[in-house]
Amino acid sequence: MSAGHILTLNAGSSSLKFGLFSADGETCLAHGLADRIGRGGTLGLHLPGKSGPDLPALPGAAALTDHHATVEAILTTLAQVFPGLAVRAVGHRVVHGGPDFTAPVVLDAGLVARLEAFSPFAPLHQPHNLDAVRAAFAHFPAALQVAAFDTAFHRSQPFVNDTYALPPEWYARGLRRYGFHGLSYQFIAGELARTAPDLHAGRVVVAHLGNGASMCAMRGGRGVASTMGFSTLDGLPMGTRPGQIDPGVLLYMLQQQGMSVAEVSDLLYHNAGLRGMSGLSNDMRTLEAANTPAARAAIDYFVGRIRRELGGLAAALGGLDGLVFTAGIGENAARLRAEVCAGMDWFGLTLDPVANAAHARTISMPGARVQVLVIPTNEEQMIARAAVQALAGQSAA
Ligand SMILES: Nc1ncnc2c1ncn2[C@@H]1O[C@H](COP(=O)(O)OP(=O)(O)O)[C@@H](O)[C@H]1O
Ligand SMILES: CC(=O)OP(=O)(O)O
Ligand SMILES: [Mg+2]
Repeated sequence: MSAGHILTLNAGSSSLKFGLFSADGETCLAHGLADRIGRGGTLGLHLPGKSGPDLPALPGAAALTDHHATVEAILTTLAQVFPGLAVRAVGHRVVHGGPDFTAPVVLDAGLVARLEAFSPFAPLHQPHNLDAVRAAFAHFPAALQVAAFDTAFHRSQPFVNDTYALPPEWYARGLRRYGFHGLSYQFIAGELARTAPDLHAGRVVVAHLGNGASMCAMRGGRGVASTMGFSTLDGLPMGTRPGQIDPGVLLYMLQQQGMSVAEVSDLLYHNAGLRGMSGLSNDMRTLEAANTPAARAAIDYFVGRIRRELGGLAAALGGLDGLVFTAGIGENAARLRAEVCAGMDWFGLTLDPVANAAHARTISMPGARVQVLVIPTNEEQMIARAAVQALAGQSAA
């Protein structure tokens, strides 16, 4: 394996996660997160095995004015910490790949322009993902730029779980249930294959509960159905998005309440979900600590929707062998996991409260029909592997 590094960039609405990996994509040398970009946010850097005084002085909020400036700040910081930094490929999480991209691709200017067409369906992510691509092209003109898509994992779902009940021309024109968080689901599927092959072969629902949230039914490690659909709005309520909503509500807002399209869009993407219901915050930690009636109502609604979707996804699979919790809330919020599984013994779900409180890998009771697991996700690892494979493909060609 030749020397050099793989950089990963995972841009969200107001955050940018990054990772620096060895040339084979398997060893993480540094990772971090810039959050609240443009709103006085901060950059955090972790060097596995190092802490405190070993860390460099990090750029302040003034350097994180937008995603482009944030990429520059991250690259400058990494160059200080790794004087021999030699980035051979940059892997990007690109949230929307449309109907055609079922695997990672090497990017060029034409492809970036093509992917821009999907920005209206993922406005919190896609424009920032592509901004990061442009910044990386400018900074590393000789490196391969590789896109790994959130939608690709779900392209295996059967037609009934991929379509809406509209005349067929709409499906042909790309109105499909794309599903998102696919890099996370792909990572979890890989972890199951490695550590629990029987479960991997069986019927599993994965609950990716982060600031964005969705659930995915998988069998044999392949996507069967997802709660997210055409855009990143559908399914579970999220930090700032409402999840499933009757389209009649939107028509009412537009036609009877005189709201503009921009106002409705702003409500749906920025001011609904946990933030909208609680009037407080999009962050589960804040809501759990506040415990106001509105914060409690937001958590109860979140839990209630997860339980309803779990039933539907289990039916889509014809039964359930495993439930996996992952992402920021799924990995850390023991009380919420307990609430999701409460009174579900009839469904084969019985949590072990001690294991759950300890965030153990298996949190179901021994012998329970449905195994319940907590598996930390790692989207960066999947992006790094995609970049390494693309590099190998280039040198073989
Ligand atoms: N200890 C914790 N307890 C409860 N919720 C947490 C905890 N840590 C993080 N979270 C939740 O996880 C979210 C971030 O999850 P993450 O998967 O990183 O989201 P995203 O990638 O969508 O930004 C936070 O907004 C917060 O709601
Ligand atoms: C698709 C999506 O909602 O992603 P995230 O959870 O990173 O916001
Ligand atoms: Mg995320």
